[in-house]
Amino acid sequence: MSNSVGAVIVAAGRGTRMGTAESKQYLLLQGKPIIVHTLEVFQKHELISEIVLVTGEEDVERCRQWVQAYKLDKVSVVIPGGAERQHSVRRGLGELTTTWVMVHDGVRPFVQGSEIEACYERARSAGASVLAVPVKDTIKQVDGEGNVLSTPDRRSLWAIQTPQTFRLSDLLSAYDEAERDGFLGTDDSSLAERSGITVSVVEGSYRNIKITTPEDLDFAEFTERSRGEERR
Ligand SMILES: Nc1ccn([C@@H]2O[C@H](COP(=O)(O)OP(=O)(O)OP(=O)(O)O)[C@@H](O)[C@H]2O)c(=O)n1
Ligand SMILES: C[C@](O)(CO)[C@H](O)COP(=O)(O)O
Repeated sequence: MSNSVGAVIVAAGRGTRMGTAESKQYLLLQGKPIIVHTLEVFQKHELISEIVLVTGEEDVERCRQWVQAYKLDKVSVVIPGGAERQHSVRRGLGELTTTWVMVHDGVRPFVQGSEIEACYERARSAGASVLAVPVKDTIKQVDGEGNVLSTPDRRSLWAIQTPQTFRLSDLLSAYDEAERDGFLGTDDSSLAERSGITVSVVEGSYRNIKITTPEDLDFAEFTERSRGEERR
């Protein structure tokens, strides 16, 4: 099992920016919960041998039922997450036994199988990888008063997505180090970077959005409907 690949899918967030009563990962997209769409991509991928699903404590039971109902038999365990994404990922990592881990947001249902493969191949050759897209807008650093501080060169700016792929042992060490130092990052790569791991960027697609705010749902509905039509 020296090159086995597992996935930690995190879905324990509250979706405050979405503002819906139901957490965004459980909203229906073409009749199916968003989290199920995401899990199905990893379930179908031949590289992935095991999936750990991290959800809100109160959602563990219904997620287990969906795992059964949608025949997601690579999901080995459904566990409750923590207060921040980083805590949820850490709990998920503790359940995996594979050599490699891909950490993925439960609210990124449009990741492609080919992207999963490219991320894994890059991690094997470079040590670790993140899926990303070049930023399209001009980005400015702005101070607390709303005044522009600087305009970084866009050619070096990428919007980082998931999956983020690492050797499990490397990522566990990076997580331990972050905990020791009280560091809280918004993605897994930032923890790996600070512990000296080289992370390589794999160019992905602008379609692999993180469903975060209400207008993202319009895009998601449109994209899923088009994919359904393509399949027919
Ligand atoms: N404590 C947390 C926070 C986030 N996540 C997961 O991390 C992913 C990316 O987070 P984000 O889009 O920020 O989700 P939320 O935290 O739910 O959103 P918000 O910040 O608007 O509350 C999501 O799949 C989310 O469920 C998690 O597992 N545990
Ligand atoms: C991991 C991530 O999706 C990469 O873009 C992102 O950093 C998650 O951040 P959020 O603050 O949880 O939205």
